[in-house]
Parts: sequence; C-alpha cells; structure tokens
Amino acid sequence: MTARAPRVLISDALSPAAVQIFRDRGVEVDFQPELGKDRDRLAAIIGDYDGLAIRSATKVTAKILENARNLKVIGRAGIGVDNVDIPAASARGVIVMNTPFGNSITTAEHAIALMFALARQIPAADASTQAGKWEKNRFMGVEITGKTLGVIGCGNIGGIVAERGVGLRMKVIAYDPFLSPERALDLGVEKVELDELLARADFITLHTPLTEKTRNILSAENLARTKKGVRIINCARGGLVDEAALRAALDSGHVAGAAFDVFSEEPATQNVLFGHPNVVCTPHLGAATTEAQENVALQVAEQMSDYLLRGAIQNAVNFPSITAEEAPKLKPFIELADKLGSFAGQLTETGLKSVHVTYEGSVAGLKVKALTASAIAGLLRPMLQDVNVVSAPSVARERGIVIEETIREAEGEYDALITLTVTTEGQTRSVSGTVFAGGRPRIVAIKGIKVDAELAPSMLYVSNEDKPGFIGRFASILGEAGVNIATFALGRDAPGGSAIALVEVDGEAPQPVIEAVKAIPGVKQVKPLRFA
Ligand SMILES: NC(=O)C1=CN([C@@H]2O[C@H](COP(=O)(O)OP(=O)(O)OC[C@H]3O[C@@H](n4cnc5c(N)ncnc54)[C@H](O)[C@@H]3O)[C@@H](O)[C@H]2O)C=CC1
Ligand SMILES: O=C(O)CCC(=O)C(=O)O
Repeated sequence: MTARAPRVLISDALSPAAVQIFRDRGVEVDFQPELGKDRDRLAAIIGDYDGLAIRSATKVTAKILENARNLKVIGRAGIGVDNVDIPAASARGVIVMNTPFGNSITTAEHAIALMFALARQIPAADASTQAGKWEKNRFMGVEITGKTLGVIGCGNIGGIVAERGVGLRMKVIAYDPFLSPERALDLGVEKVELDELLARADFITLHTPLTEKTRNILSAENLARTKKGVRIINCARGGLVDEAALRAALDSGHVAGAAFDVFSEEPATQNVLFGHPNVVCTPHLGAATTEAQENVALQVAEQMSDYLLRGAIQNAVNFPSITAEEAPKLKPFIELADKLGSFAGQLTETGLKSVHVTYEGSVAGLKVKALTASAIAGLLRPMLQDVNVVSAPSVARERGIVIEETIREAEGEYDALITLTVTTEGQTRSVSGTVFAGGRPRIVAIKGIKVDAELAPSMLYVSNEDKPGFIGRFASILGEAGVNIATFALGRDAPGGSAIALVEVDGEAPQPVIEAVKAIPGVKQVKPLRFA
C-alpha cells in the first residue's frame, strides 16, 4: 500500500517470531518491547510507523494516536483490545486487529489450573512445605469430580473450559445470552439463567469481555446469591467482579476461595484481595505460554503484513474482513463507491436522512460492507473533515443516517453496477457507476438518466431542461472565460425533458462563470465538483 517498505514498531514483549515474520515479508520492524511502558517516548516516535504491534502493556490512547500521522494498523497479539482507544483509532482510519483464537486454549488451561489450585490450596501448601512446616492436616481440599462448574460467558475460552470441565466429570452449566442451544448441546453444557448459575455452581469461572453489561456481573448482590462455599475464578478481565464485595464474602466464609489472574487495576501491585489465605493470584498470565505467545505473534505479524503489503484485512474489530485475493478485486470498486459518494455529497445541500446502496452483478459477490463504508466516507467528506472509510459507518449512525444495502447477483446492462441513492431533507438523488476494463470507475447514470463519464479532478455538473441552444451558450461562456473543456458527457430522460451534463474542465471554473451558466434559460442547477 505504501511505496517504501512499511515500518512496524513492536512496543510490547511479543515473541521474537513476529520480528522474523515481518522481515521475511519485507516489512521493516523495530523491536522495542519496553516502549509500551513509556508513553511519552511512544508518543514521540509513533509518527514514523505504519503499524504498531502490541500486547497488553501498551496503552494506545487518543493522545498517542494524535501523533500517529502515518499509522495504518494496530495489531493486538491477543484477544482483548481494551488497551486501544478504538473510536479514536477509527476516527483516524487506523485498522485495529486482534488474534481471537491464538491464546484461547492456553487461557482456558490457566482457568482450569487455577480451579485445581483453589480446590487443593496448592500455592499455600507449597509455600508452607518449602518453609519446612509439613502441615499435612492444614490443607484439606475438595474433589472436582461431580461438582457443578458455572461458566459465565461461553465463547471461545469459556467453551474450551466447559469442554475440559465435562472431561473432568464435572456438571457444567453456562450463562451466556448468545449461546445457542445447539452449541450448548455440542459442548455438553446446560444453558441456564444467571440466577440459577449463581445458586447451583460450586465453582464459577468468568469468560466474558468487560462491557457495560458485564462490569460487576458478580456484584455484592449477586455474590450473596451464590451457594455457600463457592469458589470463583476470574481469568477474563478485571472489573467483572466487585473485588471489595468479594473480599467481604471471603472474610465472612460465604465464598470459600477465589483465584484471580486479572484485576480492576493493572499492574496490580496492591489489591483488596491480596493477603487472604484462600485467594490465589497470578499477574495476568492467562496467555503466557510459549505456544500461545508464538501463535499470537506469528498471527499478528502475518495479518499486519498482509494489510500493509496487500490490503487484506483479517480479524479487524473496526472494519469488515477482506482476503488478499479479494483486495485487488475490491480496489477499483472501493474507488468507484468513494467517487459515487463524493458526487452525491458534493451535490447535497440539506440534512442527510438515508443512504441506500444497491450492488448488482459481479460486485454483489464482493465484500459490500467495505464498499458501503467507502461510499459513505465519500458522501460525508464534503460535509465533515475527518471522516474516513473506517469511521464513516459509525459517524453516519451517530448522525441518525439510515444505511441500507440491496444485493442482486443477476447482471443487468453492466457486469457490475453500484447505485447510490441518497435521501436528504430536500430530495432523493441517485447515481450509478461501474468499473470498465483497466479498473477505471465511470458514472453511468444520474437520477436514472444515462450518462457515461469518468470522474476527473475538476468537473462541472449541470442539470437543465433539454432545449436547443444550451450547449452552444454553455461552451461560449466557458470559452470566453478561458476555461478549457476537456470532456463533455450529456444525458436526458426524454427529448425536451430533463437533461444533465458532466463536463471535465482544465483547472477551476471561476464563480462568475458558474453564475453565467446558471443564468442560461432552462438551467436548474450548476455545481463545480472535485474528485481526488
Ligand atoms: N487472562 C488472560 O490473559 C486472557 C484473557 N482473555 C479474556 O477472556 C475473555 C473471553 O475471551 P474469548 O472467550 O476469546 O471471547 P469470546 O468473544 O469468544 O467470548 C465471550 C463470550 O461472552 C459472552 N457474553 C457477552 N456478554 C455477556 C453477558 N452480558 N453475559 C454473559 N455472557 C456474555 C459472549 O456471548 C461470548 O460468548 C475476554 O475478555 C478476553 O479479553 C483472553 C485471553 C487471555
Ligand atoms: O498478552 C497478554 O499477555 C494478555 C492476553 C489477554 O489478556 C488477551 O489476549 O485478551
């Protein structure tokens, strides 16, 4: 995508395997694993890079992104992207991608390890034994077999934990509003509501992301609903459990034990749970195995290289996926969609209400979400300064603009046709285009009237009544003002009906020329247009 070799900065402790992948793929890479902790220095140098590869220590804030003038992609070697300001990245057109599966097994295994550590008090027994105490009667454990394991959030990791639980002969129940009955059946788990899980589980393990709905999902109230003697494992995100309420429940003996890998504040050098005899803690080690770190490092380096070198997008959290094979096919249509949007946007003078994009023929088989995003970016750009293909759909939604797509695989007059219909407070206007051989986008209809024009850097759009004499007067106004006409495309719906002209001019037509054209009898609208 860039003429020079793209440059990537690795600012966290990624496996060195990533460095090798970047180099093998022809991407320049700087490996500075300590930089994630030094925000000022990161902000000072981020402007030099096209890509930033991170784990969880680097916090990609809006301030860092302000300096990231060349940044195109952030790759998270892992799952959670809560250390990246996604809206700020999207607003700058930066793709944010993660590696959603590379560390799932490892993290699930850590949850199971913590469950055993709790059941048999292994960390405390180890410390006591190595202190020479031999306290054989102090550490009485509980058996796992036959116990009920309550899984909150049964996605990738929760699903693996559930399967392992079944393998350990546990009764597994799961609370996850998005878990389908078929998947529950496949995993061998019973799908239940949260209250039932709280009441029945001997062990509760959390595997949801931290969202407004899941924050404090184990609140003081919900902890009070749990079975006496429950043991709680959090290997997902700090903030899912009210730590102070849990400490109180541990102190009272209602909760028999808790094992936490993640904390509401990290790095957790102090925490209300620390020091309780029945608490086991690890420093966010869920993903910390050689295998998982190699998986996520390789995957993030491949994904980032694919994007920077070939335009392929995989596992982006703020843009639809595009394969390396699709990227070159999409490219001319992305340009077409942007230009159709730009055409409509430049003609729009009142508030936008809705946008309908119709894809017909071969283009209907491509990733139309990416094309719609491009059309909306083109449409909004004349009105809003900082909109881009990544941020456009959410910017449009925030403004209440309804976006609709229609897909028709059948070919009409053209192999591929995109029609953008924009409804404003004042009117509905449609514009259609296609891509001819050689990848050149062309406009083929405006308001249903056929034309055939390439979109040149400087153009004039005129709509008028189809009456004799217009072309002669128009040409002499431009000629007398020294404005050279490069190409001239005309269309009309019927003889004597509505006509349109799309005229490519060299340089810009000055305002007095526009006014003079507007004064030609029968002219309804004249608009200078610019296309990048
Ligand atoms: N400790 C560590 O080092 C690691 C932690 N993680 C964290 O583990 C968590 C889970 O990761 P994955 O399983 O890969 O994610 P996932 O997206 O595959 O699964 C999350 C599940 O939570 C469910 N969910 C969402 N809202 C819910 C709600 N209100 N109530 C109940 N369930 C809800 C979803 O339906 C989904 O099935 C993430 O927060 C991730 O960041 C991931 C890897 C390593
Ligand atoms: O990179 C790490 O060690 C943290 C992993 C994690 O929390 C995640 O992938 O969501």
